[in-house]
Amino acid sequence: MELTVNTSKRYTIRIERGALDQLGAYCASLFAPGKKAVVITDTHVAPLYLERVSTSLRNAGFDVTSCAFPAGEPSKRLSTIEGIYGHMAQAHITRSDFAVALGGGVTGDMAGFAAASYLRGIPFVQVPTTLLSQVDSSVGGKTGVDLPQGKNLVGAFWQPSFVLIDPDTLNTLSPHFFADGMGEVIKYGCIKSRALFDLLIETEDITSIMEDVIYRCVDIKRDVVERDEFDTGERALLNFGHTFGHALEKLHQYQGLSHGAAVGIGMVMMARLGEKAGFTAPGTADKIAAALEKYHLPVHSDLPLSQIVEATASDKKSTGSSINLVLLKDIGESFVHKVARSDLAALAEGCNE
Ligand SMILES: NC(=O)c1ccc[n+]([C@@H]2O[C@H](COP(=O)([O-])OP(=O)(O)OC[C@H]3O[C@@H](n4cnc5c(N)ncnc54)[C@H](O)[C@@H]3O)[C@@H](O)[C@H]2O)c1
Ligand SMILES: O=C(O)C(=O)C[C@@H](O)[C@H](O)[C@H](O)COP(=O)(O)O
Ligand SMILES: [Zn+2]
Repeated sequence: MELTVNTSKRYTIRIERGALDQLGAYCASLFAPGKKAVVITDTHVAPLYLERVSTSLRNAGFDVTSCAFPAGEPSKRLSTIEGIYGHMAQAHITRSDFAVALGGGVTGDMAGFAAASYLRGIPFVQVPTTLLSQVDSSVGGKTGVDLPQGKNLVGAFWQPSFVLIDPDTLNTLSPHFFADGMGEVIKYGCIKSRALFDLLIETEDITSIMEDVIYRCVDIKRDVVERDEFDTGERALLNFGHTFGHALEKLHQYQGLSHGAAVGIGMVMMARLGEKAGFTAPGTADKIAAALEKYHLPVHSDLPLSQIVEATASDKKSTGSSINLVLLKDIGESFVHKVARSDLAALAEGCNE
């Protein structure tokens, strides 16, 4: 399966089982033989897939180097980026060479940011290996790192030159991170597709329709990002659940509560807020919670609501004294609603019970 993304950079997303071994061949249609490919990965993914990817690139005539950082969200910080820059400099990477992000969303966001900023920009290719990165983070060009003060506070829009999704890589993913990716899959159903949401509820074994699920999510993201690449309007819809979700990740210091799980709790909270304010069809929050529970995700945080609301201060959907909330009318129908930041605590009252 293939999709084309028409943004400032036009690129292909290829979804193909076993395609990891074809990476070199695909890259050969984008970059000249003899160019350097720097593969950026993490310490969990390197032993699983780095050899295959490097061999494929070498067989296609590229000069391959690689670097692996310690796996996990706490690595998604500027000091890790500095290490990647150091590796690129030692390898004498130039603007006509390219980076390959091999791994999950943490790898993709950081390799993308390193590519966006090294030499003020080199091309990069996304090879996502988690469910979350295959359905969401590898597409759309948001790259960056966390700060202790908030999620993804430093970054750049930098579109990949190509995205290669090999669903077979999910066979080695832990059940925890498979569930985590389902948090974003459920998000896509909530914001744009009741049909996808119903499919997730009705399907007994989701792994049997994974390629279809990946395609549907990526197609929704492609559609939104093509209309609003730089996040000035409609793209905010992709952030459903993230206002409280990112706040929770920050409060957990990016450890112990992973992104998809945090977004899931954030979606239930925002749906309850919407129901209480009369925007969202009654029962929507319970439907989302049931979907999350089906996929072994949490639906509630024990942290005090006041702390969660306070931690939304670094949300990028804030402007001046207002914040744009992403709300649902119903499953599959989302919209943005601006409120005064000072009203958020009262609006959110009771939404995490
Ligand atoms: N840029 C975007 O649009 C966007 C969208 C959604 C999420 N994100 C970001 O993505 C990050 C989360 O991504 P993630 O959930 O992929 O986390 P991750 O990259 O940390 O991967 C999760 C874990 O799975 C391991 N792993 C990866 N692939 C594997 C495989 N095939 N087999 C076995 N283990 C494997 C990793 O080493 C890691 O331990 C967050 O930082 C989030 O903010 C970005
Ligand atoms: O691509 C987008 O736009 C999204 O909002 C997708 C989100 O799932 C993703 O977590 C993104 O990184 C959040 O972006 P941010 O701008 O809120 O940091
Ligand atoms: Zn997300």
